[in-house]
Amino acid sequence: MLHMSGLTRRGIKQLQWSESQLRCLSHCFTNYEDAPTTVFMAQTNLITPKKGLTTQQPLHKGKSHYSILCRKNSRTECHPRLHLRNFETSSKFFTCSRLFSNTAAVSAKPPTITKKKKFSLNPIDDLQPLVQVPLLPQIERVVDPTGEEVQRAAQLFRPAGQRHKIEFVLSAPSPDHAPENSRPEIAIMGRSNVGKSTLLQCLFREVPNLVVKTSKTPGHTKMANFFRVGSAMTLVDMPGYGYRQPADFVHIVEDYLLQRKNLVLTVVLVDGKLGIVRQDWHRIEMLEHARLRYVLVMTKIDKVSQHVLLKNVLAVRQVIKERTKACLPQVFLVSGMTGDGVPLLQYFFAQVTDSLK
Ligand SMILES: Nc1nc2c(ncn2[C@@H]2O[C@H](COP(=O)(O)OP(=O)(O)OP(=O)(O)O)[C@@H](O)[C@H]2O)c(=O)[nH]1
Ligand SMILES: [Mg+2]
Repeated sequence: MLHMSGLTRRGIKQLQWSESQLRCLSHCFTNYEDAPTTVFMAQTNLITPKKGLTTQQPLHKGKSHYSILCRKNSRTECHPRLHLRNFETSSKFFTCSRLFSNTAAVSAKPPTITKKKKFSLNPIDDLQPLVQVPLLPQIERVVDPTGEEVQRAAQLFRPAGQRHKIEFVLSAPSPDHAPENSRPEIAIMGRSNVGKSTLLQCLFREVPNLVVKTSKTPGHTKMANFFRVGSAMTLVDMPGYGYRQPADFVHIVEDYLLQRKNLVLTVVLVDGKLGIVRQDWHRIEMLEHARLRYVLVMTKIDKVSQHVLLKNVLAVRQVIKERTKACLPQVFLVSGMTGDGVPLLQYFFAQVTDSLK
């Protein structure tokens, strides 16, 4: 039994076959009774097991390229890009691959585990080599700190005894229950499940015993949760809009945004994989209408390919340019999971609340 563990992501691309090759290969697999694997042939750009075809199924006409994946029977999940290392196949597969002179597809070498690249201080800079036009021209680079400034801002998100407390204040079911305070406030809003609470969790990752509750289930946060960052600022984790939004969302969130005197910024979190969606538009229009200062932050960037992210960044930039007035011209990219882009956001929050001494 040979392992396909030598396959890299590049290898997947090499495992593409034209339809005529595949028909022939399919025939080989049909007679392949002792196979310990399930064979999937999936369209190159739709490679998921659900959409995959088994050898018994007819191939789609008119689709010119397919990828061939072998999956162990016991595995229930199979995303080729993620799980390819776990696949096994027999030498017969290799015979097939040689038959179609695609030998480069399978390497007998052990896998070279490429460590996931860390994003730069501003993750948008990592997308720049993909395009020739400047993605963030100097004029739109409103937030462009030095390393030392970023360090100073990060300091704000570390508690320092009684002098600088970072803590949960309260959950407000309506704007009337919001805490009285004169600190500048930043509200974080976005679709349910987009990652608002996770982003806050990440911003406060150096605060022991501070829990920001997150969930895989959309609509988890039901009230506006206030977190105090010393005397510098208050951050507010809002309930999400869209799927399973609270019935009184407009009252909890929109009325709060419209009434709150010490609100200095609203962060609209957008999924990096989807870009701005219909539900986001309603909120953007509301913020524009009320002329409230806001910024668009794209999250979950660890989950999306660079090309999709680039496409969505370009679209968001165009929206900011052509359809907004109250939005900051600079778009931010973050991952609440890996923390990429978060130090830059910390700096921005410190700057906008005038907390950098
Ligand atoms: N990979 C990845 N997953 C994320 C990221 N941010 C959030 N998630 C996941 O997305 C899910 C939802 O995250 P939450 O932070 O609870 O989302 P929310 O916007 O607060 O959702 P509601 O409170 O329901 O409106 C969780 O399973 C998180 O682990 C991210 O940057 N990267
Ligand atoms: Mg939440």
